[in-house]
Amino acid sequence: MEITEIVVYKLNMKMKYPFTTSFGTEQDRQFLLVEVKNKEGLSGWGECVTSEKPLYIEEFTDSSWIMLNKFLIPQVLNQHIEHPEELQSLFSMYKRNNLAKSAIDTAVWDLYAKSKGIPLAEALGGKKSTIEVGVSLGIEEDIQVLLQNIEEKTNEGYKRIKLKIKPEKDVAVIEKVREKFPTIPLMVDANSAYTLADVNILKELDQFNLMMIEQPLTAGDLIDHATLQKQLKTPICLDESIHSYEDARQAIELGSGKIINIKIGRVGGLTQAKKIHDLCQKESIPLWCGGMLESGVGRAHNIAITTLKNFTLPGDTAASSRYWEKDIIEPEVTVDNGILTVPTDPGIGYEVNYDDLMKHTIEHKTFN
Ligand SMILES: O=C(O)CCC(=O)C1=CC=C[C@@H](O)[C@@H]1C(=O)O
Ligand SMILES: [Mg+2]
Repeated sequence: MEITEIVVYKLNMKMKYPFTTSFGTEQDRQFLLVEVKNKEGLSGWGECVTSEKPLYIEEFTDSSWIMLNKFLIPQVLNQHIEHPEELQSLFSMYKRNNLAKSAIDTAVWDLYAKSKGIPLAEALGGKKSTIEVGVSLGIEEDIQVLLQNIEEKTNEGYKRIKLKIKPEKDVAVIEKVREKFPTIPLMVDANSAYTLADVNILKELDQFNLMMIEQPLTAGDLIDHATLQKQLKTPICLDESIHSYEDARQAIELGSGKIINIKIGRVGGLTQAKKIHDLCQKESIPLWCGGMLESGVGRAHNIAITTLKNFTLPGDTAASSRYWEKDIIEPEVTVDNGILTVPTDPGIGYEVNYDDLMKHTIEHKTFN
């Protein structure tokens, strides 16, 4: 593959509903798309799943724009690349900036699969033709609104409900949820809002038969999570602590958690995601694919990676309509009773609608 042109698009897309976590509320998604083109006129697409502010992770949309423009794009433009795995060595001298790296990595994987005429899932080694999907619900001021949201999503058939928690919006909230929904598959995500000083609160969550508690402690931490896991019955799932294969290896060795949420962006792309998948499969650590409130492009990559065998738990890859009035891909991602059918067209299997893309694009830059 010879990459002859790269276009970076900066988009602003308003979600249908605000989404509140322990670190803030988001409704206007500002993120980047990367389009890589080859001589034959094929386009591969990737999403840089940043936000306007560095609240979830240290990267943000403008920092990734610079990273891509100044450092990453020059490494791949007009290069001959046989296989997307070659990007690992092209990018390795630059530290972290995984969301920016992932935007190109995923676009090159899409282009690679399209140039071979096969679905991306197949190029990655995935075998599933359908995947199970859960949904992530934000913190609500009014418990009645939260209960209604859960009821709606449960009726739609989503295979598990994830609730965001933060100090003072935790035990009492989950108690009310369990009163009304005693048996639904339920988990919580704290987005790093607690410390070991809160161990008693976190232990109280053990009574609710939760599938897991996601990232209770500081982003990047492995040691305190290992201490906490020893005191909890509920499995800990790591999100903001896993940025690489090495993080995953150390987390498993330390016993920092029993489950890992893989986000393609956070680990720097599909090649790394696959490597972590293989390690976790060997070590019997179940996985699921986390979401970053993606547009259809990022969602399509999440679907493809979830077809790998050890993604055994429902992921956050909900339908386009959960987030957007109208997505930028065709067809939109649909979920039927919690089941998503993996597309079979080459590459990501969805077409980007240029008119819709340009409606949300506030800036774009072409490199050739
Ligand atoms: O539906 C989705 O895309 C998942 C949303 C979600 O839970 C998250 C999105 C972005 C940052 C975090 O708040 C977060 C998460 O921690 O998993
Ligand atoms: Mg999370």
